[in-house]
Amino acid sequence: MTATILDGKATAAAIKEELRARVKVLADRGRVPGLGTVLVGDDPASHTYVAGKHRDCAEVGIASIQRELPGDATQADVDAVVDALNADPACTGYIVQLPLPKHLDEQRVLERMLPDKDADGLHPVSLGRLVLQKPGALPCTPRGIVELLRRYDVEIAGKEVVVVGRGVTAGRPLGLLLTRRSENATVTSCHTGTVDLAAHTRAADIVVVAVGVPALLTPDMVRPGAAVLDVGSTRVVGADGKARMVGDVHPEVRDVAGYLAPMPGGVGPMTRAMLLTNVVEAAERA
Ligand SMILES: Nc1nc(=O)c2c([nH]1)NC[C@@H]1CN(c3ccc(C(=O)N[C@@H](CCC(=O)O)C(=O)O)cc3)C=[N+]21
Repeated sequence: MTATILDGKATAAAIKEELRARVKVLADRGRVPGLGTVLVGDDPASHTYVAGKHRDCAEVGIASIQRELPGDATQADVDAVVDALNADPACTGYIVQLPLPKHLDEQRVLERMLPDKDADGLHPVSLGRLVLQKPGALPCTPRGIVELLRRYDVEIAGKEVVVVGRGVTAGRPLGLLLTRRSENATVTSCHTGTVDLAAHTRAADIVVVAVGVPALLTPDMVRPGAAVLDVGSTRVVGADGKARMVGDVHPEVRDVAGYLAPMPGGVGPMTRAMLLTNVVEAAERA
């Protein structure tokens, strides 16, 4: 058996098509949504991601507001950019690209953002709203995972989902999303303190791996027919000396799983599509 690929790239393209129509309605009323990005330093991966987000914006008609600061920017420099975006009526929502350079206090920066301008769903108030089940921006990666499963009719309600990884951008909020009444999954959170990871993943209908350890999930750890979603991406340098990004799921899992969201081409493009969705929804609420 070979897994049905959960094609995040194609699904994100379809979502962007839908968003383009909604953006047009907003624009016709003189309310073009604007997405801001704050990028500090010159990490090449972060620059690539942010460039991708602005390309996405251009495709659906969202205005881009790009703010870049040098790697030695002070906390006050970053605060000033955050304050300006908070006050800018053209900016519907924005993100501060993470991670920030180590000398900056990431949490302090996030807390300075206006919660209603949080496009990422990573502001503490947004995360609190998620726990409380109040309307607000949802974290993009978890939302993208749920949306990808939905669009492929992979049943979530009543299923056993194992989430490997408890990070703030993916693993931890994914558990919160999947245990809402509207999703109704049974979720197990696995992490470095888990004694027998394989015992958990083998029992799962759906396995999401968001750890950042290449090939952590091997074929023997997957129940035949299960849905597997690869969220990890780690930069590795191959024997040819070339760098590439690899996921947390071993390539041979494809022969065991029923569904596979690969890396690249799975959850990553969905994360970006959900960022755009959060901005369009914020503009529609405004
Ligand atoms: N405030 C903040 N919000 C984020 O959402 C955020 C962040 N900081 N910091 C870094 C991580 C990483 N991240 C990715 C999103 C999409 C792909 C993606 O689309 N990847 C492609 C491959 C790369 C490509 O083709 O561009 C794929 O999986 O197919 C990757 C990584 C968002 N992040």
